[in-house]
Amino acid sequence: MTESGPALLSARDLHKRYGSTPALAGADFTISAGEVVAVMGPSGSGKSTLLHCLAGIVAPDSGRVAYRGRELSALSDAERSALRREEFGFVFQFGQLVPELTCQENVALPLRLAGVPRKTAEARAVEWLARLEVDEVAAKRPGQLSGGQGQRVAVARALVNDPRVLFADEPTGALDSLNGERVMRLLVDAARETGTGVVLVTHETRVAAYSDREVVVRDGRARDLAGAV
Ligand SMILES: Nc1ncnc2c1ncn2[C@@H]1O[C@H](COP(=O)(O)OP(=O)(O)OP(=O)(O)O)[C@@H](O)[C@H]1O
Repeated sequence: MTESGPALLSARDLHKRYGSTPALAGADFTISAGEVVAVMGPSGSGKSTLLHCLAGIVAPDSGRVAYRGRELSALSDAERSALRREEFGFVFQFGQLVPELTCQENVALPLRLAGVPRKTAEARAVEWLARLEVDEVAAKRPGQLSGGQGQRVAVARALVNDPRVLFADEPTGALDSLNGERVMRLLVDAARETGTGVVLVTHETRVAAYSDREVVVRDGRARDLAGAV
């Protein structure tokens, strides 16, 4: 590690099986504040499983995940949920917006769940929609958006409560390359401004090019190309 101090999030020797299928077989990972790390590798190699273990969504069979020095397995379910809600943000390939809510309400939702008053939450949502260059869709519902607009709204929602780690699993996988690049640029710029660490799962080298560092997962093992692990 560098002099920036202990890792924001780190994993050591993770193993995870689904029945007889080994999804992770000794994976290591580390990310510092403000860093964008691309997790690459072939289909089925264990990238999403690694992300889910890092985010405390899936418990590894063995190995440890530590967030700011605290082991996730030592936390209660309620503490892990609070961590995900308050410190982590998530962007997936599709389907994460609530269809019944407007885009502004979708982006305001994490703040409302954290107890922020409605007016403040809605004002911050509008700011984030503008930052992602989609303020014109504030009053629309997700079903009325293009794919690129929807992903930008999803990125705004993931970043609105100032998470320390953003987990993005193929965030541009459903977009054409031009829209994908715009979403990536906006996502990375916003994360760098706020010092958010980004765990970016992708199989596209063009998307990984936005990262500071690449980690390759093969057969459930993660290898850091910079040799930092
Ligand atoms: N919930 C599950 N139940 C059973 N098997 C699973 C489950 N999740 C993942 N697997 C298996 O674990 C292995 C790793 O899957 P994972 O989704 O982590 O890979 P990936 O690298 O993200 O793949 P892709 O790029 O195709 O999304 C695969 O063989 C997959 O079929």
